Amino acid sequence: GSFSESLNDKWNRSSPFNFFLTKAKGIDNKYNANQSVHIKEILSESFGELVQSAQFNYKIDVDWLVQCYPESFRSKPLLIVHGFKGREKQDLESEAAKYDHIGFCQARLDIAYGTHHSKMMLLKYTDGIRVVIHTANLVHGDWHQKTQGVWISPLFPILLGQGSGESDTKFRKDLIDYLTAYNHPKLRSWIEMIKTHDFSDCRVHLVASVPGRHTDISKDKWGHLKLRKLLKQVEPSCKQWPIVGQFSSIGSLGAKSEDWLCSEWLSSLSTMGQTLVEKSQLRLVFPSVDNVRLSLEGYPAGGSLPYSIHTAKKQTYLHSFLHVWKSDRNGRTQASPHIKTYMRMSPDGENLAWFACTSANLSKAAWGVLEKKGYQLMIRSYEIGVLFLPKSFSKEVFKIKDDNFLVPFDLPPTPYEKSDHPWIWDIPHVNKPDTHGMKWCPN
Ligand SMILES: O=C(O)c1cnc2c(S(=O)(=O)O)cccc2c1O
Repeated sequence: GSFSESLNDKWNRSSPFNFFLTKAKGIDNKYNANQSVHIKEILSESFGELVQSAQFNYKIDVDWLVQCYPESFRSKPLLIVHGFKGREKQDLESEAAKYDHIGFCQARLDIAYGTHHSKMMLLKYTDGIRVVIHTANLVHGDWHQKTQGVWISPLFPILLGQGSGESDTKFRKDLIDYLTAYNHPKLRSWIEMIKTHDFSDCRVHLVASVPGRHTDISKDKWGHLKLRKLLKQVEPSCKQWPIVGQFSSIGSLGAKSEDWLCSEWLSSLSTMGQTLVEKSQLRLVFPSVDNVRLSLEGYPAGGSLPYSIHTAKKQTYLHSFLHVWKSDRNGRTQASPHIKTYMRMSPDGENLAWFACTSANLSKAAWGVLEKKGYQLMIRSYEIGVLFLPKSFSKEVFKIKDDNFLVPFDLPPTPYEKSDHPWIWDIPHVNKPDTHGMKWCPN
């Protein structure tokens, strides 16, 4: 029908970047057209005859997920990869007991406070494999009125003949290394399958994190050191360009900005050979209280922005870096962000030196922190994202307008007003009512 063709047409029109935002209910529908997708579209029959799939995520509503697949695909083997233990693991497995096509893979989390944040779909069709890397939990609310990022790969065909099956970005090898790091028998068949497919059309790089204390040659395979390695390929002409980080949660970053944020982490993101970049060139986008209050969801949007008062009060220096969530260009200023993106933009916001969309928030747990005088990179969580480098698209920079490059929010970002405060989810917000006339009183 027209619905299904529009999906394939939509994907073709989104080439070569194939980056989308999730549809949002309640915004002008002209903004839910071309570069917007919904999970039911991604899983629809128009994208191919599904044989089996794997869903990597954090929050998973099994019943809701099953009904996102078309009826005809609801018996195809589905592997759910998560990080839950104990009671939460039991609850998840009992939710799925009535479905005999669903299996589970519990990711090891051996370092405290780590989570399985990664959000990825591996879709095996009769004629190939598709990879989807995104930022949305597998629950209704994450696909309803928020701004989320979704990268949808080309259909990677079965490898025929003598081609390597690898692309210049080494995406297939990096994906195999990522899946291998789980060291789980249930992922072995997916790894073998990926090895038999031709990923040579893949134009993005993989930037992922796996828990561990990574040293030697593994040190720059993950987290911000992987990003640092990849960004050495960036045009040096962009060295004065600001770095923009945008995320939906913030970890404990240290008492001073020089402890991690503006030293180790910023050095990675500003890499192009030399390191140093002025603090003024770091712009962080995180929703203000009013962004949440005036969002489509109202204060409940803040339930997905878990920045705690305990952490916030230790790092008030962060406030000077903060910018509001504003996405008039995509009609999504009121669609609260759960997407996470990092980029280097020209001062006028018209061009990008690189762009990344990932599950990783602004935290040491996600990006890693150097220990033992830089001998090891300690990462607590699983994260996964994609990096767009201009050279992979035969460009020097991304010209946002001319290249029709989808940027999730307005550039340059707008600094907080003096009266703006970062959203904090575990304190009351009662001065002004939200879009639904409600207040926020966490217990
Ligand atoms: O998308 C995720 O992976 C993710 C992870 N954690 C969350 C938490 S919490 O577990 O940190 O309390 C609270 C609210 C939303 C969350 C979320 O959206």
